[in-house]
Amino acid sequence: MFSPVSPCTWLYSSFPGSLHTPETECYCCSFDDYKLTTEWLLNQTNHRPKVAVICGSGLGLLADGATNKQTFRYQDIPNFPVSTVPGHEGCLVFGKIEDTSCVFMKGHFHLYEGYSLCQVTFPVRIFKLMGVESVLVTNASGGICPDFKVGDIMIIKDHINLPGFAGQHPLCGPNDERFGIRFPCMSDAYSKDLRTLALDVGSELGCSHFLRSGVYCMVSGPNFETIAEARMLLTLGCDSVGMSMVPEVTVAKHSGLRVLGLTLITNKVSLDYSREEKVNHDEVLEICKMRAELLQKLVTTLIGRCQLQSINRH
Ligand SMILES: O=P(O)(O)O[C@H]1O[C@H](CO)[C@@H](O)[C@H]1O
Ligand code: HPA
Repeated sequence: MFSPVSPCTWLYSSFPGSLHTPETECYCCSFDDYKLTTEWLLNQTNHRPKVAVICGSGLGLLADGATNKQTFRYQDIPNFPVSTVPGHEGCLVFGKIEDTSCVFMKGHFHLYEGYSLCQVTFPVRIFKLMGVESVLVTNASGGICPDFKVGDIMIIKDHINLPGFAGQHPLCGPNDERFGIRFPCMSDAYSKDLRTLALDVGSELGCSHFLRSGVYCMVSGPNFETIAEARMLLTLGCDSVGMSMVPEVTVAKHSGLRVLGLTLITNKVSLDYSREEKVNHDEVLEICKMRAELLQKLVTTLIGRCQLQSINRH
């Protein structure tokens, strides 16, 4: 129960009280699993975070702007999944941005790693139980909107949960009312106040020319899109595409957390058979490295400003 877990061993291990059976391959964490991890963390740190920042591929640097840091490797945290993707360091960092206590996930989890959506979203419910009020989710994605350029930062106004259409949804299974209701509304998943604040802060920092707003689509990955798929996504109204974030946002919104989503456009998705360029993960990480410092400034200023404007408090 307390040992480090890999995707497969965790997926097929039976926790006491869990609903998983190898026969059904339906895995859910029990409330006790979440409680155990939360209590373990609360006993290890004096930080009581109000804001959680989930750092996507190559964006772990976002935690560097915090002070009084305390770091835990995922493998040392009971029940926590571990990161298996390059660019995802795999540690939880508690710290302060100005007067706001924060927790940063340096690396998050994906369906394509073999994790269940319950595992992918496990940290979000831990944050909720720790007292977090706002979640800032960051990641890397490919630009579908023809106007987007590599290096643009898109403030997410909405998403399309493509795996969810096929039943890969983090809220499938028995609903635990202690977290949220059975049929949550998702029409306002991304806080309007936080989106406006992000635009204001971005403009103050001189980023307006590469700050965008749009719809993010999640695919399961791990392959990048075919051209026919990319064309379909454009027709569906998607501005960017990636392999993460939507499960965490869905679970965060389900439990009443405020959400801001920022996605860095690391490549232009091919919509044309004559295009020679081929996307790869190294290129994605390279662009993240190039923009990390600026994103860090944006995130730290935003968090400081949230506190001033009391946007964290309900
Ligand atoms: O969404 P994040 O984890 O930031 O990373 C994106 O980049 C990776 C592909 O290069 C995939 O993991 C995709 O989802
Ligand atoms: O083009 C992409 N497609 C899917 N996920 C991604 N993550 C970064 N770029 C991409």
